[in-house]
Amino acid sequence: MSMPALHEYPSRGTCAQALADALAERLREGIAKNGRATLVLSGGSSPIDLFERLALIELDWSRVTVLPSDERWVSSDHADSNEAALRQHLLYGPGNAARLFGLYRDAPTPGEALSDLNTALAELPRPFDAVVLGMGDDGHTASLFPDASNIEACLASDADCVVPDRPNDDGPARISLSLKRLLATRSLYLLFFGDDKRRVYDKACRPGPATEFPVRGVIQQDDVPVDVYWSD
Ligand SMILES: O=C1O[C@H](COP(=O)(O)O)[C@@H](O)[C@H](O)[C@H]1O
Repeated sequence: MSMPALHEYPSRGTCAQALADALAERLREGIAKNGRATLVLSGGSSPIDLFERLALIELDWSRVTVLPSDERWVSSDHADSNEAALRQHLLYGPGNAARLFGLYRDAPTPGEALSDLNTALAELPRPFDAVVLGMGDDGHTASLFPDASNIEACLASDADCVVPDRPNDDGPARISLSLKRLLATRSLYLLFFGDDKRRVYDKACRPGPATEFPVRGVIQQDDVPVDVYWSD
């Protein structure tokens, strides 16, 4: 199994710009080859600067579909919504012409929207052109959390979307693209910052179950090469 290529940068800004440039290339390649391109972007705070830098790059954004890797079950204008972050930080300037595919649906729980979402996701091109994932301090990626009671099933699922069951979490419910769907991509990037997360990443590179650090399912696989972008 080949391990990820680690790209280290002297600052978070240079790191974000390098990844934005790489993504723009992947999108241009996708558009040239297939007439359109699909980009999955992680939630959280780490990729915000990346979104803003990417939005300013000139390419044919009208041919690009963007979707979040995962979502909190809150309305799409809520401050905690990953879709809202994309709207605010990516869909402006040239990037404003992109099509946004949100994961939130007007249903009381993500479980009740799962079947509709899986149907809608099946319409998107497979593989994606690029997927950018983040990582939490607990080794979660997208909304694949080690404390989910069904993490094993989420990691093994053949469905496009999964709903983590986290009885001890008091935040909003979550929905996530499944590991299989996230790995169905031409290019895969992992972006995180800081020494604490670097230590988590180093642990996740060691042998062990993906249920312990779900990001292991991204790092230790043979489906697609991974490029890790990091700065302290
Ligand atoms: O909950 C989430 O957290 C991770 C990491 O977020 P960050 O704020 O520490 O960068 C993120 O990758 C994931 O998509 C998000 O929903």
